[in-house]
Amino acid sequence: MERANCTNIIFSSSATVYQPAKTIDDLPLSEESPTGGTTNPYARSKLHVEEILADACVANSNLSVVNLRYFNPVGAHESGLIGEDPRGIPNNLMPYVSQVAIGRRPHLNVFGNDYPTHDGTGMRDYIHVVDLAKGHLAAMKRFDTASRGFESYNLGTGQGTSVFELVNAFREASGRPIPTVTVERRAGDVAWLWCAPDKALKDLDWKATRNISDMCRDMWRFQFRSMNPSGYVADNSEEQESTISSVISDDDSDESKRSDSGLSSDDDSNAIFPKLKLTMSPAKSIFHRYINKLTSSKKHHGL
Ligand SMILES: O=c1ccn([C@@H]2O[C@H](COP(=O)(O)OP(=O)(O)O[C@H]3O[C@H](CO)[C@@H](O)[C@H](O)[C@H]3O)[C@@H](O)[C@H]2O)c(=O)[nH]1
Repeated sequence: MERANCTNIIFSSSATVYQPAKTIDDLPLSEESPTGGTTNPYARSKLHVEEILADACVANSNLSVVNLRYFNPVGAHESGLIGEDPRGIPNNLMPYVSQVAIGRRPHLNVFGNDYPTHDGTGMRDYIHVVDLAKGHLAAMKRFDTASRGFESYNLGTGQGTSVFELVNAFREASGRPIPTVTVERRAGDVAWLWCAPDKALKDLDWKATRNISDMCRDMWRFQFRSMNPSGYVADNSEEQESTISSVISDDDSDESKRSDSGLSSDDDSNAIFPKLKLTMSPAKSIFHRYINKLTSSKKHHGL
């Protein structure tokens, strides 16, 4: 980092670094809530990196780390072109529900209906992936204004949604039946998890603006209305190239849309990914173009 003269870092951390809430009184989780007591390697690795970065900031007063603790990112870009299409059986709730809605899986297994929540199912703080992306842009601006050091921020909506509530929202968004079968609790799951996102509002001027209906609508659009009705299939067709190009150039030509998707107006992306031919998936290709644009934005912020 020193050799590259890089002193600004955004770290993608996770809500799993917090100690599980024992009762509802422990919620919402603020950045001051206790961390640790992690029960899986993923959570432990996130916490370790947080600690290393915090120590590094003490050792080097030039360093600035914005540590973003994601809650449950879901959904897709509203274009329907960028989204999550896991191979095999999805582990996470939203992609599984989406595959049941499209008919790829017969039903959703609901992992436990005996949690101490209002309907017995686990509750999470789901956040739209576009809100999450915009949280990163807000975090980048902080480097221009704030003092150096290590600072953590929760990125969530502050709202808990149960499994059944999410399934109902998806039924409404898709107009499809989504059969459910209640099974045993999944090992390692906690009853509830949602945050207080106030610090991000105060310091980063950021808050999530998309609700659970928006998340389901955009996920369904990606699953059904886009070119991915039955999962991603590699295809280099010119038709797909032109669809993607038009989405990108729409973003380029529309300032309000651009700020909504967090894109910089500059485009020196070819410096990083010189030739973007569709030898990758359309969604991956469009993702790389967005990353290129973010990269050019980063340059403005000295990252
Ligand atoms: O087929 C399924 C999948 C999930 N669930 C339930 O749905 C809720 C959400 O589960 P899931 O989407 O798997 O998210 P989490 O287990 O909360 O974990 C996610 O959210 C964490 C942040 O909070 C990240 O660290 C993890 O990587 C990410 O998988 C939980 O109550 C699960 O029990 C089901 O009932 N059936």
